[in-house]
Amino acid sequence: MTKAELILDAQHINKTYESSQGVKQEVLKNLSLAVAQGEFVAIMGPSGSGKSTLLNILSTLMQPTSGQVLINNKDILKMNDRQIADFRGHDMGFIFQNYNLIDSLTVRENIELPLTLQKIKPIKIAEAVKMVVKLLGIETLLNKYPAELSGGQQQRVGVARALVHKPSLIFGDEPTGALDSENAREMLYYLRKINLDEEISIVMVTHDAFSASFASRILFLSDGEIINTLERGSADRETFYRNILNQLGTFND
Ligand SMILES: Nc1ncnc2c1ncn2[C@@H]1O[C@H](COP(=O)(O)OP(=O)(O)OP(=O)(O)O)[C@@H](O)[C@H]1O
Repeated sequence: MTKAELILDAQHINKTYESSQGVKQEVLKNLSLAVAQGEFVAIMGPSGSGKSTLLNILSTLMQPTSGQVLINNKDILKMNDRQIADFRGHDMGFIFQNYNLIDSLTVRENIELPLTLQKIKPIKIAEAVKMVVKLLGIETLLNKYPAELSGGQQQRVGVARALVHKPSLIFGDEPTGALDSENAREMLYYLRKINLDEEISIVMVTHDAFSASFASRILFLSDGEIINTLERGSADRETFYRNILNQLGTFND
């Protein structure tokens, strides 16, 4: 993999939290990882292993104690607040477990948000929204408010908002965590589809082997370190799922 093909390149990431009593906890330990353009990477690991901390650092939401993070060859830790905001608005999409929709805005306004923040022309915004809501089958929900939607519908709106500005990289933290199994499956097929069709790279944290089986590579985190990786290769999803379960089984031995 050459540097140019990497969408994300994190080197020697350390993160230490310090409590108000001054007690230090080293949560990420000299961790390095690279994601190629068009990859779908899942980060797995037990509770407390540092998954969310890692994702927050990779996605500019948190600063590491030390280390370097390049996205599209740009050093995100050297950007000022305005550059970071601009970068998030153009290059990144975020899908969270709790959707993070704004209750006082309609579905349309929620989806438009990344584009209105960029001061894009209304006609262009309308076109982009039309495309993404069609893709997700939520055309009829545009004038509703989040509170009027089911969990699955809210999740789809969250995904529409993550995609509307055509980011090159999507971050998901347990993106299907609050969904029932049918909606979760649908969402994962959808993420896989945009990953393959649109070549959008995805980095997703999950504790769930089924969700991880939609990725092309799994990183296993334990105590702030990557202890193993698993590549899908040419395996189908079902085979990959069994491989992941086998791998998880060896950790519990
Ligand atoms: N803001 C914070 N301040 C202090 N400690 C924190 C903070 N965020 C996380 N931690 C601690 O860091 C460790 C790793 O937390 P993190 O949320 O990254 O793990 P995780 O693997 O995502 O866990 P889970 O699967 O339970 O969400 C935990 O011990 C947690 O208590």
